[in-house]
Amino acid sequence: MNEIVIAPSILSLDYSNVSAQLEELKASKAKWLHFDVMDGHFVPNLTFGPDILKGFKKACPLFMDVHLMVEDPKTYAPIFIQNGADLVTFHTEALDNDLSRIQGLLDEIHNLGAKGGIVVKPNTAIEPFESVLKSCDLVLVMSVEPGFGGQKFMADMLKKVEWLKEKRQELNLSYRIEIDGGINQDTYKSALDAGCDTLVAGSYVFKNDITKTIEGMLA
Ligand SMILES: O=C(CO)[C@@H](O)[C@H](O)COP(=O)(O)O
Repeated sequence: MNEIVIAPSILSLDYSNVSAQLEELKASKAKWLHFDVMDGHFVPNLTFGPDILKGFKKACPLFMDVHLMVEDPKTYAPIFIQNGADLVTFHTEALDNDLSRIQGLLDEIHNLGAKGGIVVKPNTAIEPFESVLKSCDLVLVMSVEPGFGGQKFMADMLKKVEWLKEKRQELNLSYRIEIDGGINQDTYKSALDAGCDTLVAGSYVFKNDITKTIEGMLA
């Protein structure tokens, strides 16, 4: 069983007070940071480029979990790896759900020395990707439509988590199962019970006491 990891999503940081929050994160029980890259095309929002990742990694050297919400992950995955990504996830939909392109990008990420995994939007089934699971260090299930923090958790997505947990055992694999969107005091337990071992939490962490909120989910 994988250790439970909380990955605070920097999308919800208070950008008028970044240094103090990064110091608090460094001292907290969070071992990862979740870094949401949005290109304004794949999702209707625009966020951070590779220089920002480089700065965050320098200021707060936690494990950088980079979630690419971009139309062209093949171009951007290597760039974010060069700038500090420890793990890169990309959307299957951005590669037209094409298994050979997905496998190719997972291989490329590994060849560049990073960990890699796939992400599916709420309306994308997970079962068609069984053949690439062996090459995933992590599978990310979106429990909101990607693009914005602060949305309502879609409990139906836990069926994907349960399927991933069963497949991991059946195929004797060890990928992590991450969930992203709407994780808070009312939802994190059901995500853990379904089989998630990696919880992304944005507004819940940054709109509350950072240290205590992270500890609460790990208790
Ligand atoms: O990828 C995304 C949104 O697309 C997330 O990482 C959000 O940042 C999660 O925010 P909360 O739902 O936890 O507020």
